[in-house]
Amino acid sequence: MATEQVLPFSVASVVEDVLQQHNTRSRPIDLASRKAEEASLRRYEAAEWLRKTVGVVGGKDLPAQPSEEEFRLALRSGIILCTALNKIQRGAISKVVEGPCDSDIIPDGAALSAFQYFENVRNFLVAVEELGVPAFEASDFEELGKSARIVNCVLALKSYGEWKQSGARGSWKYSGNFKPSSFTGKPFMRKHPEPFLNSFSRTSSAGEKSLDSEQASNGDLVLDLNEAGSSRNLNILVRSVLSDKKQEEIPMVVESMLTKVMEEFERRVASQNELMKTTSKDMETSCPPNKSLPRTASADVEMDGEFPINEKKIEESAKQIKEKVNHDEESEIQLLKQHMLVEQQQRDLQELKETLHTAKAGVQQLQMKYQEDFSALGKQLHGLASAASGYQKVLEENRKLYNQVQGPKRVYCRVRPFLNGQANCASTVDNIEEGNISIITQLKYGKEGRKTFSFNKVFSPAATQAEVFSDTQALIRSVLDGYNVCIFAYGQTGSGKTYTMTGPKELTEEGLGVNFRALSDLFILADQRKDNH
Ligand SMILES: Nc1ncnc2c1ncn2[C@@H]1O[C@H](COP(=O)(O)OP(=O)(O)OP(=O)(O)O)[C@@H](O)[C@H]1O
Repeated sequence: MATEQVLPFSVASVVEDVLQQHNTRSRPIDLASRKAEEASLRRYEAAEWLRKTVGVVGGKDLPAQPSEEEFRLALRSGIILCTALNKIQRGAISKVVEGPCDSDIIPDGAALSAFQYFENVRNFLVAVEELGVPAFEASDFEELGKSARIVNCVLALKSYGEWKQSGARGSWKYSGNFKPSSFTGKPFMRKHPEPFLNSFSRTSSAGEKSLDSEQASNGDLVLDLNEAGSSRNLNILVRSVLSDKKQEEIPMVVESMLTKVMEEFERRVASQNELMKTTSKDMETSCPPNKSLPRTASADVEMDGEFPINEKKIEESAKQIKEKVNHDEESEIQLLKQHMLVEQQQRDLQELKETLHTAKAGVQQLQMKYQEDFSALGKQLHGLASAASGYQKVLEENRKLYNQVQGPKRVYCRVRPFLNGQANCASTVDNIEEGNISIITQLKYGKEGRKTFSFNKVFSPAATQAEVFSDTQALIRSVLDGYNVCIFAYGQTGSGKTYTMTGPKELTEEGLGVNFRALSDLFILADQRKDNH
């Protein structure tokens, strides 16, 4: 991990500082002016080649010796670049959006024409990449863009064109300042303009930061593109210092320079370590461990070269990251548990709903069953009420019979008619009147006397068996209600007791006596009451 913690480090800047501090016998060097002069010369060269390639009309917007801004403005439409590329590589760009006059026609022409320019630039960058020519970024056309990369691309294109004109012998190689491998910008795709637009929409400073961060993340120790041609500048610097030296002085001067460079390197590395320590402490207190790593915190420090970051710091950072990851995992587990708990509760709730639904259905069934039972019970009660009504009638009748039974003993008197052969006999019965009977008696001294006897009822000799039974029938029915009833006949021999209770010797229906009639009536009565009990 320590080997990955490598940050860009500008060798040229160190050497420059050393040379400026060296103060040898050489004359003072104006590096900035040398850089600007060289950049201007390269830009003029690129402009001249473009004007020559696209012609006077095509290159009318591009001065022969343009300033950096004039150079960018002239090329940003992509028309000159695409035209030049098509000149040296026919059909490299199939369609070139010509003329900014479109913006005069279309109301929203500014944005649309800009988009058309992007198409040109995008197609150009794709084409040059396919040729193996070092490209640049669309944002280099902006005010703070790196026009040196555009110049480098044009000069590379020029070199490519010259190579083709000379017969394309061997393989073409460009030995310009910018190495294709060092270009870390994203390659353009012909069919998808979105990355291109995103790239263009970035500001120059943002683009630089992105570039630097990509370099840092790739872990490559590359020359910083912010100092375009730094190796070239370094070469110029060294040559300038050594130009006025004698051959025998050069080794000594070089040795001295190297010593100074090493010292400067060591000093910068030491200060860098200090800065990283401070930054790490700040990160621990202010930044979440998983969102800002030590390498990104120090990424704004310009470095050129490789050195391992303090392993202790790295271990601490790794520990923090691990703790954060563990914390995140625990949070995720907690979240997962909560999610599972919620799902379980939802399932329980659903089960409760189903149970409630089942219970409701059961209650409804019970209600229906109860209604049916109540209905059946009502019918039974109605039957009972009817039965009770019948029972009341019977009870009323029984009450009546009971009242009758509760009265005094009944005594009846039946007078037997004369039997055959007794027609001439005189009757002693003088008169029968309801419950009274008068008897003629023989008094002393030959005088007739009369005696009257009272009974519950007196049956005359004409009374039938049915008439005698009718007065005893109610008493006999009390037997079925649990009352004891006794009927017996009393009288002298031959007075008709057997006849009354049983009947004559030759029984007929009319001659049936009380016993037969009573039993028959009781059986009939029992059959009638059978339905009510
Ligand atoms: N009401 C009547 N109508 C017609 N015949 C009757 C009547 N009562 C009795 N007799 C007749 O009188 C006769 C005597 O009657 P019954 O035998 O019933 O008398 P009894 O009181 O039973 O005599 P005993 O005490 O000797 O047995 C019988 O021949 C009977 O048929």
